[in-house]
Amino acid sequence: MLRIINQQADVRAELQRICDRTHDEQVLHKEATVREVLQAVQRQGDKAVLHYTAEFDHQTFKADELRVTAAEIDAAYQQVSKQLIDSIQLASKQIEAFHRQRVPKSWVHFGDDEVVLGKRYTPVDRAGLYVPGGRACYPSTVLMNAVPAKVAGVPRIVMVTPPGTGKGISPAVLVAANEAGVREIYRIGGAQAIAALAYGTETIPKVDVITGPGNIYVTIAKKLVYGNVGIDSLAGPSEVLIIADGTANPIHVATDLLAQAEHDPMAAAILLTTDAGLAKNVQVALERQLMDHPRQVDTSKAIAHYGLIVVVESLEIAAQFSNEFAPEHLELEVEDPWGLLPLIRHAGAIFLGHSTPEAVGDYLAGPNHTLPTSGAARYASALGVETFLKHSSIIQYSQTALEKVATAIDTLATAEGLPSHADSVRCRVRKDNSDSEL
Ligand SMILES: NC(=O)c1ccc[n+]([C@@H]2O[C@H](COP(=O)([O-])OP(=O)(O)OC[C@H]3O[C@@H](n4cnc5c(N)ncnc54)[C@H](O)[C@@H]3O)[C@@H](O)[C@H]2O)c1
Ligand SMILES: N[C@H](CO)Cc1c[nH]c[nH+]1
Ligand SMILES: [Zn+2]
Repeated sequence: MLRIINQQADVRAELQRICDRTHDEQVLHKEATVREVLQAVQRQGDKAVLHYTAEFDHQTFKADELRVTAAEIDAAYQQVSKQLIDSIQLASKQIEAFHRQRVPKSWVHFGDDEVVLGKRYTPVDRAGLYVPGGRACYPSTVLMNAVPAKVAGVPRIVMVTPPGTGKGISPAVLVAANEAGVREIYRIGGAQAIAALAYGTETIPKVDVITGPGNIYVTIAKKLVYGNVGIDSLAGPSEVLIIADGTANPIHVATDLLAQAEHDPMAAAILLTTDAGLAKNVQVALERQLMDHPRQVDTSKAIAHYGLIVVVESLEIAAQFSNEFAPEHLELEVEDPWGLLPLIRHAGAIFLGHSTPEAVGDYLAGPNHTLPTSGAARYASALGVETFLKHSSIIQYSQTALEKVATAIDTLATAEGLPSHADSVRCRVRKDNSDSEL
């Protein structure tokens, strides 16, 4: 049952509990499992990867079977419909168009006294893309990872995805990978896949950055390997927060809540509304939809544990609660979404108006659907081209420019107790160029 509470209840504590669901005490035993997996893969390489694949994915392989073959990728095209290939191509085109607009450009500035300053962007050498595949299969996530990596110019892109239960990796995932130009694919998932990419094994190459969403095990693993490798963000179990007024359609709102809840039993689905009637109607519509789909056990679990409707006094208060939660997805199902937008400060992606279900962003609007969860939108953003780039600062000083700042550097270095720093400038500006008096 999706609970309804009102603003007088302890809304903050309830929202905090839902927000913290992936880093509260209940997940500590999962973290212990992940630590064990990481350590084993670091020490034993392929052997540990194969062991945990058998344990958690119930699939037995030899190391030389981990890589998906070119023949499998080609065969995948025979197993999907033309309509699916067309849809993958449409999504790919729109995602690429969006991401090309955001490519940061290297720049240099020529200042006075021949001072040159700038930034030079270069891609990482190797990127590891995680494509989830435990409960659903995610061809859309292949594109959301691979397209920006390609646009960034990453020379080697490696993809990992769970082996699937029995039937193998979904052909849709393989087709999407091939359409995005990724052909180095390994059938491994979970924490063992993240460990393999972070440390390298005999078969799986160590990468420089790992991107992509995943369940709690994947997300904890990414958090723990950060430092050995870069990561995009903590893009864990999905969440949606909807702010709605009386103009929203309760059936649409209920469906959008369920659309996030169906990703994972740890997914979160929250409605903040100024209309008590809408709250009740959404509750009824959602329960009805759940009854019509009784196989959605995980969805019901997510709704029961991390679903909530709050009736608030104003849209301003709704925006305040939403900012504190910092949702992955925020829908503004209100009469004037552009009027509400200025009050919103933290959200991975914002969907405006009654005709913009979050699924548009999941699949093909263009912006990335790999987004920070569990409050990480307070400081992190969507996966993008820049995730695969880093920049080096460029600095060149002329002799004249150096002489003008020598005293200031000398003073700062002396204040820091770092005499060689001061000397490194002094020896360059000394008229006779000697170092005898340093
Ligand atoms: N935030 C985002 O941008 C975003 C985008 C898409 C999907 N998602 C999320 O991605 C996740 C996909 O999850 P999924 O489970 O379907 O696929 P997944 O690939 O993330 O996880 C499956 C893997 O988890 C491991 N695993 C399962 N049970 C385990 C256990 N008991 N102990 C250790 N390891 C275990 C297995 O190795 C398996 O391969 C969902 O949480 C969904 O909400 C998030
Ligand atoms: N809603 C997910 C992000 O939390 C992305 C997705 C992929 N496919 C369907 N949905
Ligand atoms: Zn989704």
